[in-house]
Amino acid sequence: MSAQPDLAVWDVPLRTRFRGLTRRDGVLVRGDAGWGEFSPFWDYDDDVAVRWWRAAREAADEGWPDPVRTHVPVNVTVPAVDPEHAHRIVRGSGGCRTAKVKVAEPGQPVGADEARLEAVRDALGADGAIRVDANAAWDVDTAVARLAALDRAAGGLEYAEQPVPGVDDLAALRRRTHVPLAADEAVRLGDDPLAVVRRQAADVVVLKVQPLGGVRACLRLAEQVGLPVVVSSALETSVGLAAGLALAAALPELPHACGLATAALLADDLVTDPLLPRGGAIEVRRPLPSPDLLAAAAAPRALAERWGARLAAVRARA
Ligand SMILES: O=C(O)CCC(=O)c1ccccc1C(=O)O
Ligand SMILES: [Mg+2]
Repeated sequence: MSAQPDLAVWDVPLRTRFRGLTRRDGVLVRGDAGWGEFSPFWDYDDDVAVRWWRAAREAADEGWPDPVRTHVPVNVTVPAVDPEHAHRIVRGSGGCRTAKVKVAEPGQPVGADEARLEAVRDALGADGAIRVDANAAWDVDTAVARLAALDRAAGGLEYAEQPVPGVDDLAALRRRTHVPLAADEAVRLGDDPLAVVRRQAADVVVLKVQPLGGVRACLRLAEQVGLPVVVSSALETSVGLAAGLALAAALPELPHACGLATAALLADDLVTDPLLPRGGAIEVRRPLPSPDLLAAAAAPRALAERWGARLAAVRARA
């Protein structure tokens, strides 16, 4: 008989505000294959969260396909912070040679993005790759102008992730900019992830394990997509990141760095040996949650009850 429960609700602070959040919370579930993470953002409804639940159950009940590589090159993720802070984050990234920089943050002056990108280029050196993520903030005309300016400020962009919303806008923008485009929200939030391919709306597709329903679902999608894939996190703890790492490790081809270095954005984690990069890559492994850290991160009662209710509603739909 194990004294450890098979479910743990956790709540950890972020180091820096990200996507409007200052904390990250969710549930760990344990099954025969190990621990899985269920951490849909609170603005997603129960129907959407079903896919996140499938990913957690896959981790807990089945585990993941065998890896074809031992390390996954990753990008440092730079939130919409001031230039000095951005510089520090890149320098302290564990050797990442690619940086993904958040841009178009609501409320920030336009020049803030240019200043952040100049600082990131300075910290990274001439041979590093810089990509930006605007989280669908612009319309097509604005994106044409902003990408030209940001490409200049960065000394060249590897690509721009979801600069405009939806597939139609991506397809229109792609014909008006030389900056390569990556589809994120258009893949994980739309009801037809392959529309991006049919419409030739992107050069790269971002896949996230929880929003897309698991490692195997993402592997099938990657095969159908036939475009270069970047595996990215949903800002999970190292328990959830291990699923992204398993996907990145199982993909036959991995031409770009993956967005899996986000444990660095959490002030606390649930494992003693977090999935952080060294030499710009994360070792493919599956760390175990620590009972002490789970206890330290245990959600306050009201939050734990909210997760209990959400879990019941999502399981009823699964
Ligand atoms: O891709 C990365 O570098 C980190 C992951 C990331 O940016 C992200 C994390 C949580 C929610 C949304 C996003 C996003 O890509 O927009
Ligand atoms: Mg994105």
